[in-house]
Amino acid sequence: MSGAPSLEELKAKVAGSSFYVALRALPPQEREAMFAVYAFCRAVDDIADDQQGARPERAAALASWREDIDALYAGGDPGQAAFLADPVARFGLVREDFHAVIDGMAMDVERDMRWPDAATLDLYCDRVASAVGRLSVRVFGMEEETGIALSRHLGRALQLTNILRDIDEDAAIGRVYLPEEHLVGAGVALISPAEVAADPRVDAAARALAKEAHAHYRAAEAILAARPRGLLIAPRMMAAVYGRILERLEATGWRPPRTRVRVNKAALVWTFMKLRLTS
Ligand SMILES: CC(C)=CCC/C(C)=C/CC/C(C)=C/COP(=O)(O)OP(=O)(O)O
Repeated sequence: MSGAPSLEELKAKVAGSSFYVALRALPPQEREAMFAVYAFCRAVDDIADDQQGARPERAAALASWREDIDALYAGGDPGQAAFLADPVARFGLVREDFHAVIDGMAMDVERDMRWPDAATLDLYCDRVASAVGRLSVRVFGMEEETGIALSRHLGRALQLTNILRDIDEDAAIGRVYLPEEHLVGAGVALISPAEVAADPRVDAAARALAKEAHAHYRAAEAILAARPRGLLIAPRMMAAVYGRILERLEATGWRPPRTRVRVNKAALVWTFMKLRLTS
């Protein structure tokens, strides 16, 4: 493993994310807090995805993050989590949400995820995405219950979209996040990640998962449409950007060979300006 990245390096990665435009729209303190939350996610995600590191080493790196988070909440030396002290204090971020994100990354470290059952995939999405949402909605100043409900749906919608976008990248590193039930239902033989990705019937499995993602987008949009308290432009932007990716994926389909779907910068800026006027 190449050693822990600096906060500057992590922040540079934030700038490369499709969520950057959404986060830039926030007022300074909220923006800084979200950059810190995102930098944390990036750091643990990099450990989960590190293809060079041995599994025990990567598990130890995640454990050291868990210890630093615990030290931060216990008033001890937070080590590499020091940059989270300010957002945690200012916005009342919850320790269990950080733990959940680390637990989700640990699922990728224990073994490569291969056609998890639906319940395992749902738990994974709750940890790696909805828990990030739960941290975020506190920064956005949303009321707790509504914030948790929004995180549940928007987190899952975004993560499922991400899974549907990255089938080939994931298969190349031995992972398949499409759930067993949909793959079996589509008649895909569960032999190896490469063989699953190369099977044209993966299209039907992906479409079934896309349907679930749509249901989560709809539920998230219904919550946002009720205009709850909070800085809503960020989640609206995230839903708009990733919702668009999902639509484009559905339009091209998942039969191999697949081409990578991207959102172009102009479309991002345009969506952002429209939301600025209506949020
Ligand atoms: C309530 C609320 C705010 C919920 C949302 C929570 C949230 C931001 C979840 C992250 C999910 C996700 C697919 C991240 C990919 O990030 P990436 O940087 O790898 O994305 P990219 O590859 O598209 O740039």
